[in-house]
Amino acid sequence: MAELKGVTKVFKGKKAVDDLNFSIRKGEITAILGPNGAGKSTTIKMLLGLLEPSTGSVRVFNQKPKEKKVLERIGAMLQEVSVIDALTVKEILQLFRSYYPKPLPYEELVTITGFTKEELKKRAEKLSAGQKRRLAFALALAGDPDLLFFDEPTVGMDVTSRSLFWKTIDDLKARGKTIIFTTHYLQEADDVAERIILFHNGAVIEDGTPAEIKSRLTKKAVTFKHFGQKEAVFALKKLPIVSKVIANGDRFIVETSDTDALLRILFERQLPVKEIDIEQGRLEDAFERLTVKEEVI
Ligand SMILES: Nc1ncnc2c1ncn2[C@@H]1O[C@H](COP(=O)(O)OP(=O)(O)OP(=O)(O)O)[C@@H](O)[C@H]1O
Repeated sequence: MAELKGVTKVFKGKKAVDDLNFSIRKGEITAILGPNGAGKSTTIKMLLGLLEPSTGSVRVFNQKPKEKKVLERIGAMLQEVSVIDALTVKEILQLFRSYYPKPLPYEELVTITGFTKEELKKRAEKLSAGQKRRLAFALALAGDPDLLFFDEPTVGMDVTSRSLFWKTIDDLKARGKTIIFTTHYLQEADDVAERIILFHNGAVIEDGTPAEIKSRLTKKAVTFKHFGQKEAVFALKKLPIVSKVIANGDRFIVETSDTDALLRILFERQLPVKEIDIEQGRLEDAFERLTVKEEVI
């Protein structure tokens, strides 16, 4: 569906993304994750033909992303939505449908996005932030696209709208659509994505299923606050079951192959610890490990 080969994008002499190589397979739900400034939006903009790569090639449906034939088969929901404020939701939906050769039937579009009769009559300028997100979602679907991009789609949505949104994404997948999204809510990526591409400093550092990434990047760990000399905590590193001791602010993270045995040792040694947590490997932890400044001994 889409392919990047050796793609680099330079802004003012600085590389925003560097040598990207990956492809997106049909029918897959892919999450693109990474901390702020990692290069996610730049990558999506290149896939949408909004930015040209400095070097390398970006192909969508085996063509240049800017081709009309490609754009007609793509739907995108980006962070900023600009629509004509004076038009009603209904008018905007119909206008957008008219841009495409085979748009989604109007009734279907309304059903999928859940607009009520009252909402359809509202002018765009009068919509709440959540309703605007829903309108952006509807516009992404207007052309009945094969490939959909969602840039942080659930920002500003309440819990109900969020779960409704993901339910709809599931339905779209069942219809054979290919979906790429970015999010800062890692739990969403873990729950929804079949594949995660993890960006850091403009490069892809992990690519796999959520389960693969968690098992590669996370270790079992016991974390706690400690009120004594920190040397006593770092001494745990000498145990064969401990692989790493990390100080992260006022908490310590002790990575271990055996959390039960480590807990027994903590109590035997009577270390002054509080607020103990046992981590069994979450995507959140995998992500944090990459972005948190670590003091490792
Ligand atoms: N138009 C631009 N001009 C100059 N630098 C840019 C431009 N767009 C992005 N950058 C830089 O490129 C890098 C990657 O930015 P990008 O927006 O792709 O990151 P991101 O992963 O989408 O971040 P976020 O999670 O904050 O949206 C950053 O260092 C950013 O400052």
